[in-house]
Amino acid sequence: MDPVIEIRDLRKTYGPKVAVDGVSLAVGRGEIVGVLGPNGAGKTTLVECLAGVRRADSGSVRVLGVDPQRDPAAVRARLGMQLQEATLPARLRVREALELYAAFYPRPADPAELMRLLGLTEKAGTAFGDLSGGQQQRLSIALALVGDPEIAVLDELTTGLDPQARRDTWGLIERVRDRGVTIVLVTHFMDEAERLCDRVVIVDRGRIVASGTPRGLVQGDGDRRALRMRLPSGTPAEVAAEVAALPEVHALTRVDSTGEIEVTGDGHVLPATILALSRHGVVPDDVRTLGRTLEDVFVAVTGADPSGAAPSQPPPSPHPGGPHPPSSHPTDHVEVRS
Ligand SMILES: Nc1ncnc2c1ncn2[C@@H]1O[C@H](COP(=O)(O)OP(=O)(O)OP(=O)(O)O)[C@@H](O)[C@H]1O
Repeated sequence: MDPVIEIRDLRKTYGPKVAVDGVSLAVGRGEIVGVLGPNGAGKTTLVECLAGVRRADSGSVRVLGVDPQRDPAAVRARLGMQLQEATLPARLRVREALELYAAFYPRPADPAELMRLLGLTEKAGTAFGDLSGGQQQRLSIALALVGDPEIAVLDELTTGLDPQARRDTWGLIERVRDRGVTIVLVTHFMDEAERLCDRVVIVDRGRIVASGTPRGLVQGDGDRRALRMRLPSGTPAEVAAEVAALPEVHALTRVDSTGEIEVTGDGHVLPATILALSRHGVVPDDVRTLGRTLEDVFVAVTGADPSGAAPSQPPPSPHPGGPHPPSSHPTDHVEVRS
């Protein structure tokens, strides 16, 4: 990997509150890396430190080889940031905002092109205060990209957007990535992470508790399977006990709501279970394997409900950032720390 962002053992406290507690993370050129986590996990603080808008207590950050604490201006010229809660003057019009921000950069993107990409052309003359929440959101993304950054940090990218606008925004982000921009995406939405991210890190209480590709995280160690099935009524308890004792089986539980049994185990748990049952002439019904989702992983490692973690509507807002490009590729490597 050719890292464009390297964070080592970063720590940030607010008084007694430890917001970021020893995070290390490397992001390769052209990757889309998702930062997931419950409310208050430290995601925003982490990306603010990497963008140079917040000073860490200890640890090191390098963005394109530059220390954002020492030289925030150099980083901001090459990194575009969409912040969660910034806002613009209510009377500033869309085109004016883009042109104003573009003026900060040596090689800005074309504001007209950005308005087109983000569906804001018809709103060019509309004041910020008269835009809908979704339009303000899209403007905040446009402002993050106006410096033609090499890295874009997007915090709550699609919060407040309707389903169609979310999908349009995802398409836009993919096009931005295709131009070589490295993207760090803070999100509460598992579907967004699965759709867009090459790699995700799940942050909880200031620490990275899991990281990997969405697919790798969902597959876990690749050797764990879960099945559900219905045993015929009257199946002797000893049969279930025999299944539970198989070396391929880790656990057998009864699902009270459905009357089924759930069997977890290694990669051979399905044939081993069926074979053991058949030795007793027991033929199970409705046998199915259970797939894990990213949401399951999130709940397992944080104990939080991702939907509950999603913030309520009010739209985020903009801030400038700087520009740029390229690409590397994630591995399927997964780490889950407890
Ligand atoms: N300026 C601040 N002063 C004091 N405490 C703060 C400040 N900013 C954040 N915190 C606290 O630090 C912790 C981490 O906050 P942060 O905003 O980084 O988390 P987050 O994961 O981005 O949360 P959310 O998903 O709700 O935006 C939280 O407990 C928060 O209350």
